Amino acid sequence: MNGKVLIMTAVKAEQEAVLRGLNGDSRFDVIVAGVGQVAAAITTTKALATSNFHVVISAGIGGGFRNQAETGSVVVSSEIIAADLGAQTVDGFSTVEELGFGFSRVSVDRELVIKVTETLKNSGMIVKTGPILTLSTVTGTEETAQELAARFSGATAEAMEGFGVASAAKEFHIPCLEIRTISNPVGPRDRSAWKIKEALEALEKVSSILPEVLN
Ligand SMILES: O=C(O)c1cccc(C(=O)CC[C@H]2O[C@@H](n3cnc4c(=O)[nH]cnc43)[C@H](O)[C@@H]2O)c1
Repeated sequence: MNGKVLIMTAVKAEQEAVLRGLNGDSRFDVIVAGVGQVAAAITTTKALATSNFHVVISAGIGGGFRNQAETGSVVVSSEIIAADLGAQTVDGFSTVEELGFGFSRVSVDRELVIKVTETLKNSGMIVKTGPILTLSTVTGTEETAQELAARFSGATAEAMEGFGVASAAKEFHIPCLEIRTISNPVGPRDRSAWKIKEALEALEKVSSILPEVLN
């Protein structure tokens, strides 16, 4: 395939985990996007404007929805959704699509999802596929977790950068994927429940496997 693989992470610790897993594979560029979808969109756009990539991945740690993705598992996006891009109304949340103001969902190539998911599963990792929500605020209550799960059927994980990365990739007509290693359950804020070190180790393992399927 023409072009390299671009992997965008939010923070340096995630970039370092991905680089350890890639072990110097020059077919991949790994860039720190910054936390949040605006920083991610800007940084991804700058990278895509300067080099030739055939796929873009938003990768990092994320929160897993109850009964969808346990802490320690890996989530591969079937769709990347800006979950708080819309309006609060007396009848509930209206998406920007419903408001007629644009898009809040980026689709992911189904074959790509299957290839990545199966390769990771074959390596022994616990892998789920489903919509990954992008939020500007980390969910911190059970009420919000339940509201998001009800609003977005099958919501599997949440993070803060995916839609920004995916929107930039969409602008350049490049396939995009989000991969999250689950560091915590989505719900009541409990810092002690965050397994960041373990999630970074899983991110390193995921990254060591990607060259098999994304070269
Ligand atoms: O609330 C805290 O005490 C806290 C502790 C550690 C990290 C945070 C973050 O805000 C990390 C945000 C960062 O990590 C991704 N991430 C990981 N889990 C989640 C989540 O459940 N919901 C949203 N984002 C999550 C995110 O993509 C950011 O890059 C807070």
